[in-house]
Amino acid sequence: MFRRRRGTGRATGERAGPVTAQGPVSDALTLEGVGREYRRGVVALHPVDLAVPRGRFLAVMGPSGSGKSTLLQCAAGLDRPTAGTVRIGGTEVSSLSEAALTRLRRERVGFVFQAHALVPSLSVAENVALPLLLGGTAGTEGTERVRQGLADVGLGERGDAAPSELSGGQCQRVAVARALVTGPDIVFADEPTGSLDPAAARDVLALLRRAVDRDGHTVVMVTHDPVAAAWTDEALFLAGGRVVGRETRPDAAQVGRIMRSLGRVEGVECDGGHQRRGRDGGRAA
Ligand SMILES: Nc1ncnc2c1ncn2[C@@H]1O[C@H](COP(=O)(O)OP(=O)(O)OP(=O)(O)O)[C@@H](O)[C@H]1O
Repeated sequence: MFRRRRGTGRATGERAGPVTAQGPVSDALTLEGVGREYRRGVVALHPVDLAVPRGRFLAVMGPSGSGKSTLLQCAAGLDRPTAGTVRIGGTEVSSLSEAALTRLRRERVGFVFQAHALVPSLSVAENVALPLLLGGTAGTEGTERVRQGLADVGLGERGDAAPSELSGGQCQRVAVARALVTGPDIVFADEPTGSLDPAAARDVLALLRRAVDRDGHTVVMVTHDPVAAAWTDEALFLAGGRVVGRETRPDAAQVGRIMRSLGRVEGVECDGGHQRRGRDGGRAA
């Protein structure tokens, strides 16, 4: 359970995963023909194919109602798609029993939501430890994980505090530590900066970026914000429940143009070839 991966150092945009003696390591996330239809023929998501390699930071963008949350929920095993298959770290999610799915979500998936959803009656450290305790794994190694996780998000001295004693940005940093503590195959973040001021948003995005670059984590983030998308390796654009564009190494200005165009047309062409500015350039939230 306590896997700590180092960053792959791969150039973004490179498709192949790392190779072992047994062959290529599976992608962190694979969707094959994944669709979601509600009753009365409401199609929230038309069949989507998507592979997210390990060590990738992906933004999912699109206008309101375009299917972003539906895609994220199906991909994360929070909702069952009505078509297609989802694999997380090579495990086919669609065929798991509810109990096995719950265990997979707890042990192999991290979540960061717009509202941090910390348990108010637990301390900051207990909140971070929660996924470990629920998974039946605590002890010395768990304690060290929590300590390291809080130090990583700059809150090493605040483990005994109550969530109510922290700012919104600090709470969201705790939520990031909690999402990473099990060493998950993938972290899903749904508008993680949507409730934060620009400085706090920048802190959270920098933590997610570092989790990918330094520790080889994989992050899929739904966002409306072009500035947030500019922290990622690739942005996927949805409109009307379909994938209508992808942009590698997105920058905020280009993403803003694409988002504006999506307000007017159903399809969009992305150049994908422009150079992203440096890690800090154009990323100030
Ligand atoms: N439970 C449901 N029953 C019926 N239709 C639904 C349900 N949930 C979502 N939808 C519809 O599916 C479509 C996609 O919704 P979804 O929430 O995935 O969009 P979104 O891009 O995340 O929107 P937003 O940015 O506003 O959160 C919308 O038309 C929505 O009305």
